[in-house]
Parts: sequence; C-alpha cells; structure tokens
Amino acid sequence: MPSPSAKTPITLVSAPGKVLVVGGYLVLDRAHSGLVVGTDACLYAAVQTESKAGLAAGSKIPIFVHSPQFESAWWKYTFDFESNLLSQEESADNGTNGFVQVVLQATLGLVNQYEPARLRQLLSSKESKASGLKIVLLADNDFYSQRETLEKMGLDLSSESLKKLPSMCKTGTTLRGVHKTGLGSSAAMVTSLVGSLLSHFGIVSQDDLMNSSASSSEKTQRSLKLIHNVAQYTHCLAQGKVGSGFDVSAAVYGSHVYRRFSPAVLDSAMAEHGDISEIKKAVSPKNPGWDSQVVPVSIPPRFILRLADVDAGSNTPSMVRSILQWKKSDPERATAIWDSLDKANNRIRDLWAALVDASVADGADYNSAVDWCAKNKSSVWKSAPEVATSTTHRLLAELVDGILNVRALQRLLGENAQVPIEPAEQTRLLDACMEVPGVCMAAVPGAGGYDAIFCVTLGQEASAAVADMWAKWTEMSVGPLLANQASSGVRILDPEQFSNVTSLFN
Ligand SMILES: Nc1ncnc2c1ncn2[C@@H]1O[C@H](COP(=O)(O)OP(=O)(O)O)[C@@H](O)[C@H]1O
Ligand SMILES: C[C@@](O)(CCOP(=O)(O)OP(=O)(O)O)CC(=O)O
Repeated sequence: MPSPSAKTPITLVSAPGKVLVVGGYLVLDRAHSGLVVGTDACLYAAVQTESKAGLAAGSKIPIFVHSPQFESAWWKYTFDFESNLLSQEESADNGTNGFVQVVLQATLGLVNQYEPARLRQLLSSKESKASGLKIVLLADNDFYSQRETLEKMGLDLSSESLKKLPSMCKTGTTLRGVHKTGLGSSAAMVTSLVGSLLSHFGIVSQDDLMNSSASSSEKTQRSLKLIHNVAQYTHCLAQGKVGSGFDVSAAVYGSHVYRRFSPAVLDSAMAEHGDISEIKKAVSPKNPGWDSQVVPVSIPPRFILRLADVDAGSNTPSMVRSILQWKKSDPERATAIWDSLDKANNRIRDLWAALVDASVADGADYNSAVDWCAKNKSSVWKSAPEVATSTTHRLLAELVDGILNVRALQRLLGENAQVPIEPAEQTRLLDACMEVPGVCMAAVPGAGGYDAIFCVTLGQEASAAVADMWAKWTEMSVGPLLANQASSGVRILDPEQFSNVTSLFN
C-alpha cells in the first residue's frame, strides 16, 4: 500500500495580459513612454509541495510542471540545491519549455540564496518520504485563438460563442502550434510563475500580493519590484534579448504609463547567467540600475476596451528590426517622426487623465456628454454645440482627433520604414470601427501589423455594435476577445475559488 501523500496548501498567483495602446517602437527607448493597459484575462501558476513515498533522498528536488490545456505539455526537472542546477529529466515527446526552465533555474536559485533552509526542508525525510514541487500553469481562453475550437463545436466566431466555452479550456494543440492573440502569454506566464514560487517559499509575503497597487506600502513595493526584476531578467534570458519589458511590467503592475529600464542593469546577469550571486545582485529591489518608471493610469469611467485578433499574424521581432534599421539609416526623418509620435502618444495619456479628472469635477456633465457621444459617430462630436459648453464633450472630441493623429503618424512611420504597421486592410477595418456610434478610439496595439486591433467604446451598446460590425466584416476574419481592461497586476488568489485548478492537484 503506498502511504498517502502529504501536501501543503496550493499557492495560486495570476498575472494579466497586456495591450500597448500607444507607444509601440518608441517605448524601446527610455526617452519615451508607452501607455499599457492590463487585461482581466490572466495566466495562472499554481504551486504545491507534495511529499511522496519513494522519492530518493539527496540534494535533488523533483519538480513536475504541467500545462493541461496543451497536448504534450509536461516537463519533469530536478533542482539540485548543492550545485544550484536545474536539469530536465523527462518530458512529453522530449520537448522543452525554455521560459519555464529559465524561471525555475533562476527563481529556485534565488530562493536557495535568500532562504537556503526552505529548499533543504523539502527533502528532509519525514517517515522516509521526501518532497517535490508540483506546478500547474493555466491561461484564460483569450490568450489563444479559439477559432478552431469554435469551428469544431459548430459555433460562430462571436462573443456569445466564446462565453459558451469552459474556462481555461483545452486548446487541442501544442504550445508550439497554438495561435496566440497578442496578450503576451510568455510575460504573464513568467510573472505568475516567479510570483507563485517566491510567495510559496515565503520570499515575498502573501499579503503583499493581495491588494497590491502602485501606491501600496514600501514593503509591498519591494515585493512587487523583486517579482518584476526576476520576471524581466528571466523573460529576457528566455527570449535571448532585452526588449522594452512593457509586457512584463503590465503583468506585474497592471495598467500604467511605462518607461523602460536601462538594459545595462542586466548586463552582468545576462552575461554570466550561471552565477547566482551576480543574478541576486542584479535583481535586488535595491539595485539602483532598475530605473524603469511605472505611473499608474486610471481608465476614464464608462470606457470599455474591446480587443480582436485578425488571425493573419505578424512577426514582431522582424518588424522591430526593420524599423530600427530604417531609423539608423535615416536619422533625421526618423527623429522628426519619433518626436511627433511622442507628442501624439502623450496627448492620449493626458486626455485620459483629464477625462478622469472631469468625471470627478463634474460627474453630471461627464455622464451627459458620454450619453450623447455614445449615440453618435465620433466624426460629428467636434461640430456639436456641446463642445463649447461641456469640458467632457470637448475632451472626447480631442481624444478622437488624438487617436486619428497617432494612426496617421504610425502609417507615416510604416511607409518610411516599409513596415506594415497599419496596413491598408487594417486601416479599412479601423475606419469602419470609428464609424460605429460611441467608438472613441480604434487602432493597432503594440507593434501593429496584422495581429490585432483594439477599440475603446463608450458603454455596452457601442461595444455590442462594434462586435456586430466585426462579425459581418468579410475582408479579414475578425475574432473578438472577451477580455476587458483590469486594474490589478500580479496577485495571489484563493485556490478554493478555483475548483478547476484544485482538481488538478488531487
Ligand atoms: N500556458 C502556458 N504554459 C506553459 N508555457 C507557456 C504557456 N503560455 C505561454 N508559455 C510559454 O511562452 C512561450 C510563448 O512565448 P511567445 O512566443 O513570446 O508568445 P507571447 O507573444 O504570447 O509571449 C511558449 O513557447 C511557452 O514557453
Ligand atoms: C514594438 C514594441 O515596442 C511593442 C511590441 O508590442 P506587441 O504587443 O505587438 O508585442 P508582441 O506581443 O511581442 O507582439 C516592442 C517592445 O516594446 O518590446
């Protein structure tokens, strides 16, 4: 008879997806910032310490990682706390998961530096049983295209159909084969896994991940910063490059205005990634080299962010390469476009802030302006007489001009660099979105291309009208996502509220 397993509570941590509303390309340079919105679609990492009979005593901790939504997605590792080395022992189809591997190696190495006794305790033999870690990774459906699943179920590509899918449903394919929707699965996965491991081993306290926000206590800020720094480092290592990091920052802090960190902060850790003491120094919240800035933003009341993927797909790294190459080859023209785009992007950020202020200063004016604009096309807002009398009405009309200006500059950049940032097919779709009454913003997020679009609508009716238009659009297949904007970043959840997660640990 095998002896029953002893288990610790499950530590469950989630991290949101992202939409870079404005700031694509510019945010790669610390001189400029980007406005990033976090979504209520999240990645989840659940960790449990499991002690089982039959595990060999020694210095190697067995780790089992499973992504049950994918085919062939489990990996077995051991972490040796004497040598600080992670080894992959076995996996489905001999596959690897570079992101998971790098996070486990660095985060367990750090736990072993901060609290060596915690890892050793795992293997201290109790009744001849040693312990291992079981980790389950899950994602909300919006991270991956559900087109094929809906097709197999005989359902159309609509929000109503998506709502019929079980939450965190199986994708029917592998991690390599899945079509992503652009919410940033790797950044959210890395952040949730770093957060759950650091929290499981008590390196950051669970309290710090409950209601954390950019305005929380100094101790909470330190915990978030540690998770941020480890997640940025491991994400860069797994990607093999140091990007702007806005996606990891959104996964940690939720919606904000982001200014990137100077890449030099990771030089030593990236160069000698085997040396855990260098990594510890690099990721320390006290390391002054982390100069990224996170300025929280509120999304104006009654704004609804709607997202869609267009299932054509663009290669962001190659677009980035081409844009930067062109920038180098034509610095004068590029600087002029960069400066204009920077101003246009900042204008959007300022208008959002002014609209939030206006909603507080005169709620009645705010609501009546939003009511009126929600029923009319954005092209007529600025010629309505209310522009002269209502602050909110004027700001909404300026926001429309603002996003049209951003789009025009993105097209100009694309034409100059010969990169399809807002290709003609997307222009036609976005123009049609702006024609729907109550739509105040529509553009391509992030790097642009054929990946996705976002719309900001005033209220549910406009949102439904946009979804209707997408369903009828024939030039490209427009797949709505269910996600909305959300304010929270990385956070700890009560596993009891997620029976679909806890059932995977039985
Ligand atoms: N649910 C998941 N479980 C395990 N790994 C995941 C999961 N989702 C994403 N990943 C990791 O992230 C990688 C995808 O990263 P990438 O291609 O950069 O996409 P994205 O742009 O969505 O971040 C996958 O190959 C895998 O290593
Ligand atoms: C070009 C960028 O500034 C923004 C890219 O944003 P996306 O949201 O398009 O990113 P992916 O999810 O990787 O496709 C590159 C960067 O900042 O890293």
